[in-house]
Amino acid sequence: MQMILASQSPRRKELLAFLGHPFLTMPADADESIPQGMGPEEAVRLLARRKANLVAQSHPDDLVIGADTVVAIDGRILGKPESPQQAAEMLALLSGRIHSVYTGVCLQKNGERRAFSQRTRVAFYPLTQEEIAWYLDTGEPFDKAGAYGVQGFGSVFVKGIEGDYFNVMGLPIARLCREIQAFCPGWKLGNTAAQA
Ligand SMILES: Cc1cn([C@H]2C[C@H](O)[C@@H](COP(=O)(O)OP(=O)(O)OP(=O)(O)O)O2)c(=O)[nH]c1=O
Repeated sequence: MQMILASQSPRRKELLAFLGHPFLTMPADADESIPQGMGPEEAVRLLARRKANLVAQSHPDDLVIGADTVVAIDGRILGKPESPQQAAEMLALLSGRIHSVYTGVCLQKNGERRAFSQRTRVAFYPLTQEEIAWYLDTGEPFDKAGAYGVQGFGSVFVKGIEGDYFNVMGLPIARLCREIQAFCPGWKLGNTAAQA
């Protein structure tokens, strides 16, 4: 059994490597639209499932891992910004307030699946227009949910975090490790030979 990360995100690849276990990565170009009225927890699980499903179709016997991350505030779900204007609006919405970051993960193997979502709360300092303009110029907001990266220049906006930092980056690695152990009996951390 191989482990396959159904993702093209360099951050997810970096985090999954912390399991010390070999894996392949395959992009899953899934539909990322969210049905109207769906809450963030359900939405990230659904999108993670779509990604895992796409790769599992051609790798049914392998352990496929799909994930999705969104930011939620005021009952709104923020994905990746589609324009600089949208990124500036998202950052203005997050300024001086607390929001939630949800990452959903779906594990799939032999036609069975296990999905979960994890929430982390993030507090932002108030941001000036000048800071927002500077941040847009870094180019960092555009491939990230909520238009910021906690692990990059966006770190200077973050007042505090409650929950798993790595969940904000896109993969709750400690929880994922435990979920894989529950889903694949015999699976162990590290590069062990005998995998279920
Ligand atoms: C909030 C936040 C998000 N992000 C990233 C995590 C995700 O990669 C991205 C949200 O987009 P996703 O659609 O979850 O993932 P992706 O398109 O980057 O990768 P793939 O679908 O191939 O797995 O935002 C950060 O890197 N740092 C942060 O602080």
